[in-house]
Amino acid sequence: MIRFDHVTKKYPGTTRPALNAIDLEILRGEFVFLIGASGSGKSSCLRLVLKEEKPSTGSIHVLGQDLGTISNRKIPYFRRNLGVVFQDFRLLPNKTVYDNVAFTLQVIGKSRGYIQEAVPDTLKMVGLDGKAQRYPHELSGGEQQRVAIARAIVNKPQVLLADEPTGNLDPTTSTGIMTLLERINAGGTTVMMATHEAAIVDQMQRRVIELSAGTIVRDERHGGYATSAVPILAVGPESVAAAAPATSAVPTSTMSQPLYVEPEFNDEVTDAAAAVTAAAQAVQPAPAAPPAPMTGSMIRPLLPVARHEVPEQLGLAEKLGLRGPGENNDQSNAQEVGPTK
Ligand SMILES: Nc1ncnc2c1ncn2[C@@H]1O[C@H](COP(=O)(O)OP(=O)(O)OP(=O)(O)O)[C@@H](O)[C@H]1O
Repeated sequence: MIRFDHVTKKYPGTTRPALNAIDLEILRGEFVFLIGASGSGKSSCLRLVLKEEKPSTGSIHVLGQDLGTISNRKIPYFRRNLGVVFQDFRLLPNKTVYDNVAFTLQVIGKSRGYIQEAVPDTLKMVGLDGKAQRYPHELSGGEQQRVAIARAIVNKPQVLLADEPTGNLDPTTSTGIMTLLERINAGGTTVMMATHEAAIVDQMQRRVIELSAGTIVRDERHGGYATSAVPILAVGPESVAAAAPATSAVPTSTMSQPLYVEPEFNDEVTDAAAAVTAAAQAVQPAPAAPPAPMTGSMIRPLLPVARHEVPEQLGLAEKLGLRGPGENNDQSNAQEVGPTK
């Protein structure tokens, strides 16, 4: 699903690589936390998966595609399989909740009828069905993040990338957001989330990949938030394969039950809750992922290296994978907004 082979990322003008010879494999259906100190390389990892940055050396495969071989013209099509959520929400301030979510589908040319069905379904799933006509500044931080999540999942992505999605939220609101992400994952979507929040990682007990100064120092199947005292664990692909639920991404139309419940209703983030949600959604089991080679090691042979050019500057629609670089650029939609509270 996502594979890094000996990936090094060095930004122009820096002396030390942001990521140094990273080997990593994430299977379909996994929920993975990326943790580590500020500057350890978490966001760089996510940007590489999104092909917003290119590796200096090494190769990256996402959804079976070698990112090094995807042309700039094809990047928006590739990104349609990925949903992205950021710490600062990045909603369009002059658009309603409905229009923020519909925007994703409009840009990729979905029909009006499809949009009119998919947007309310998705808003219901994230617990915002009564707020479709509000503007971002009329919402709480948690509600704004749920709009951002609705926008990220309305196109039924196979992978959801979240860069510190709870970083601007209080603990209770964060719990609600994590419940929502957990339930999206229970529907088969692979989730990769960078976070600094120890309590969330400790509570969820999911796969934890810890970075330190651009290298992986821990990859644990059911981990908590680590300290540097935690020993390095080389997780073999066979154990990761066993952890991955054999599910496929669930079409929005079949997941119209609310995935979000206000946390004050004692909605705990638990595996049991996710299992119940998955059952309620009647997830169709997909064939299990083929077993990975039983090497038991995170280290792979060094592949031929390729030098990539500096990436182009992209607007919001382009970063979200909705539009090609420079394609049909509507400036009225280009503005982004952070938290309004
Ligand atoms: N565009 C850039 N140009 C130059 N250096 C960069 C760029 N982006 C990131 N870096 C550097 O790469 C390293 C890793 O940064 P990255 O943002 O991936 O870390 P992070 O773990 O996500 O940090 P944080 O938790 O603070 O968000 C840092 O040293 C950072 O200064």
